[in-house]
Amino acid sequence: MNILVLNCGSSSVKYKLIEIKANKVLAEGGIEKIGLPDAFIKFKSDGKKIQQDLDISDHTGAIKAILDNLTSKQYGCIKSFDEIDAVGHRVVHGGEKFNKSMLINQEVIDMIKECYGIAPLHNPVNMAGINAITAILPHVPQVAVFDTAFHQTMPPKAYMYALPYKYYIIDHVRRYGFHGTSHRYVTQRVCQYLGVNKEEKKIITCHIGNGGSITAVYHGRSIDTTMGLTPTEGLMMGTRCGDVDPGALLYLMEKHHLNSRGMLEITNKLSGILGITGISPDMREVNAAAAEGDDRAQLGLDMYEHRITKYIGAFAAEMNGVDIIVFTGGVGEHQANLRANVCRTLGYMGVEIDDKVNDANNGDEGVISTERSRVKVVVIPTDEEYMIAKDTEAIVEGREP
Ligand SMILES: Nc1ncnc2c1ncn2[C@@H]1O[C@H](COP(=O)(O)OP(=O)(O)O)[C@@H](O)[C@H]1O
Ligand SMILES: CC(=O)OP(=O)(O)O
Ligand SMILES: [Mg+2]
Repeated sequence: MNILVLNCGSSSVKYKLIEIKANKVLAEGGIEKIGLPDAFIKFKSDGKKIQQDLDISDHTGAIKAILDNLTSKQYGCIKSFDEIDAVGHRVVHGGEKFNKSMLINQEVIDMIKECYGIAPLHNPVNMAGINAITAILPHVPQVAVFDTAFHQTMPPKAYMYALPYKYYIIDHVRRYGFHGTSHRYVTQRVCQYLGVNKEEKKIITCHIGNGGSITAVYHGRSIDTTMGLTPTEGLMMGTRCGDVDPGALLYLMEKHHLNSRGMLEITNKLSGILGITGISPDMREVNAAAAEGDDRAQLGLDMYEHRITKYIGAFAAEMNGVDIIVFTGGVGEHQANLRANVCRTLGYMGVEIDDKVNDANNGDEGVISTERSRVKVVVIPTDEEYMIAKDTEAIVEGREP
């Protein structure tokens, strides 16, 4: 069974075509800068890599171009669209309506649209992807896999904001959490890898990529996470500010006559590592600058690690302990010095890193704590696309995802 996994962002579409029974990636790639003059497509299949400029004005055009590449005589990997058995979509916001992946039908579409209000940056573009597939492959079943679904097990004391209650009832303003597909995947995978039962473990999963979030997973269920109504709360990220006093935002809005659009731009695109360092949102560049003595780069790294350490401590307190800490995401998988710095401060709770093993681990699945560490610290490369494909397979076969 071949499953096409799509992740539609505002100006990009990323995809993987997965032969799920063999767990084989047949092709992967994406289109970036949709609607701009320098749009391009990247395509990788069977060891061949291609990058081409393309004139693409919208998501339907982008998905059409991806399908054309997949079936291209020259370098495609399937003969016709008939070889695509199902499509799985990453849908960022499922609100309170979805606690698991869903076969897309009119009812599900209506509910995804109901979440537009609380997720204006994400759900409309995810919906554009669904519409594009419906237009091009009308008979292929489609599944929605929600970033928020895994966190629907959070108790009210963790998801409520201490705002007037009516804003929860009328406006659905509460904490939802994101990256759920990744947190769910690494939870399952780390337990498989260690040969332990997730129902018996207290796990803290740290998804540290360009966006980042940490989740407290108690006996297999998310009980708290750092992101909130939107993916701006919590950790300091590449360009997002994470936690900040709402009073500071109001003060800046008044003082500089900024409206909500201006603040959205500042808190989502101009803050975080980029905002503090003034260099880049990319941790590789910031690390290099810090190594050359750039003070603001160092401050950015210190703040970034401080926030991660603080939340691991908070979640260990919430669960009355922690058995396993997982690092994943581009930064979590590759940046050994960050893992070491964070874990050093967690020594009081029995965390001990094996420096040699940690330094040598550049994104491989593996334990990086010592034998005598009371907490297992593990690197697990995330695979959201695989998880989306697995859910899609289960749903089209009539099983529970
Ligand atoms: N080899 C590496 N060493 C250090 N950082 C890395 C490495 N590879 C990726 N990263 C960092 O990971 C981040 C992107 O993470 P990723 O999970 O791919 O992001 P996204 O949220 O876009 O999926 C960037 O800040 C990048 O610098
Ligand atoms: C929801 C979210 O924050 O996603 P990403 O980290 O991929 O931007
Ligand atoms: Mg990612």
